[in-house]
Parts: sequence; structure tokens; C-alpha cells
Amino acid sequence: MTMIEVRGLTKRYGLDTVVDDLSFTVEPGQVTGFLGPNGAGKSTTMKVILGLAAPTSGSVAVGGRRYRDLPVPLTEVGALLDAGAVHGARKARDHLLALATGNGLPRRRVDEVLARTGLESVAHKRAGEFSLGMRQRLGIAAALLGDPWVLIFDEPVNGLDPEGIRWIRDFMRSLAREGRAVLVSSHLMNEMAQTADHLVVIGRGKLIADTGMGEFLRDRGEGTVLVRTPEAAEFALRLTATGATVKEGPDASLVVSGLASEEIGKLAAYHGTVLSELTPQRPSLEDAFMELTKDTVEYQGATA
Ligand SMILES: Nc1ncnc2c1ncn2[C@@H]1O[C@H](COP(=O)(O)OP(=O)(O)OP(=O)(O)O)[C@@H](O)[C@H]1O
Repeated sequence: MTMIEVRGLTKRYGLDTVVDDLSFTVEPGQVTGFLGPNGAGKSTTMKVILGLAAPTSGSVAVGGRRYRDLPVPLTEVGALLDAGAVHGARKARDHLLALATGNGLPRRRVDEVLARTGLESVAHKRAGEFSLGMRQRLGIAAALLGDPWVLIFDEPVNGLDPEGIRWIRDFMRSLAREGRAVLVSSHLMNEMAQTADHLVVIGRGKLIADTGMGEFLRDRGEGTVLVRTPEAAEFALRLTATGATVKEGPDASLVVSGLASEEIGKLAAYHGTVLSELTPQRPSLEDAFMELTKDTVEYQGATA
């Protein structure tokens, strides 16, 4: 069953069309990356899904229903929009308890989500004393209170250190493995490549791409292979003879395209060529994303 369905969504603020006839779906059991440059309309779309902003036209459904028709919304969809939103003077556990009782959810859920997000030992600390990473965990704990099948995270890794980023990434993947639908926004392609199974890319409120992550990576080229050998010139000739394209890389290395690393290794073995490095290079996702969205970036620098 499709968990989030956005159909022909348009949102205008005054004369500005912030979301423009946008349609996409978010499926269960996977992380869907919602990607776009700053100001593309990601947060606005998420707010409409969560009933925090009304669509100008079009529709959004969560589990087949509009947000406002969900009897207990927290049990259907949880969201992390702004980690700073927690009242700083409140203790973490009290914050979650207030949310649980206010929404008619069992109190035991508070301890369950504290455990799940690794916050048990700081449950009695004030949220104001939390680091950004801890505040994000608290926000995620709140989103999970109602054990919802749909989760929405707006730029959850912004400003986090590598450990915090890794934690959130693994957490989102574990939620998807449980069969939940996870929609997560970012303006960083590389971040998405490590997290998302599916990609929805928007620019200036319009859909630019809606594709599986694997498909996106394949379409953006096979990538290249970095090769180092003391016999660079000779091996380069052998490579080009097979139809591969060879360019000079950093420090006298070779950058090979059109031939997989396994084939390059076999070729070297056949000719008795010593290789000191054979490294497949990931296609530059950030470049692919910039290329995709370049016409939609609102404010380009003078040199762009
Ligand atoms: N309440 C509002 N009133 C008027 N304009 C708004 C409002 N909310 C958002 N906007 C405008 O809508 C556009 C899209 O904003 P939005 O926050 O949805 O983009 P975004 O893709 O989430 O970007 P970012 O990554 O910068 O948060 C921006 O130009 C923003 O100024």
C-alpha cells in the first residue's frame, strides 16, 4: 500500500508558487530521499503532508486519508521538522510524557522510545542541556511515540557531527527494514546516496526526478577506475587497445573509463603488469545532482 500520495500539489504564498503541480508517492519498507536545492519547496511539501499548511490545489494522503481525517495522527505519521522546537526547561522524559498523554498514547511508549533512541541515561536531563545530536534523538523519539508506519524527517542531519550523522542514517534504515515508509529531505546528494532507496528530486517546486537510487546511480554513468602501476605508459596502451578510455590522473595514476575493475585486473594479470592500486571511483553524485538542478537554483553566485 502506498503510504504517502502527493497528487498535483500546488502551494502558493501570495504570488510565489512554492510547490508546483507536484506528484509522487512514498512506499513502505524503504527510505525515500526528498532532495532539492535550498528553497526548492521540500519543507513546504512536508508541512502540507502533515496538515500544517493547506494546499492551494491538489491533494495529499497518508495511508489513503488526508491528515486531518486521521483519528489519532501520531499513530499514523510521525515527523521531525525542527529539533529546536522542544521547550528547553523541560526534562526529556517529561516532554515525551506530555506528548503521550496529550495524544491518548500509553505511558509505556515513553520508555520504549527512550530506549530505542538511546536516551535512557539522559531521560531526566533538561532538553536545553542537550547537544544538537541529542535534541535530534529526542525529536525522533517524539515522532515514534505513536509507533507510526510513516515517518517524515526534514533535514535531520543538518549540523550534526559524523557520529550523529551515522546514527541517524542507520536509524532511518532500521525503520525502513521494519516495513515503515520513511521520507527524508536533504539538499546533499551524497548524504542521500548512503541512506535512500528511492529518490524524489525537486527544483523550484517542480518534480525533476522520481527514481530508484540504483537506477539513478546507473544512469549517471558507470564511474571510472583509478589505476596505479610502475608501467603506466605501457599499460595505458594495453587498456586503450581494449577500447577503454584512459586519462592521466593525480600522481602519474591512470583514470580508466569503459572497463570494469575486474577486467582491468585480469588484463594486468595476463600481461604480468604489477598494479599498486586498482580503485573503482564512485560517480560524483554531487555533480550529477548539480547538473540536474542547475536551472532551478534560485540564487546563483556571480561565477555560477
Ligand atoms: N509561510 C511562508 N510564507 C511565504 N513564503 C514562504 C513560506 N514558507 C516558505 N516560503 C517560501 O517558499 C520557498 C520554499 O521554501 P521551503 O522551505 O519549502 O524550501 P526547502 O526546499 O525546504 O528549502 P530549505 O532547504 O532552504 O529549507 C522559499 O522561497 C520560502 O521563502
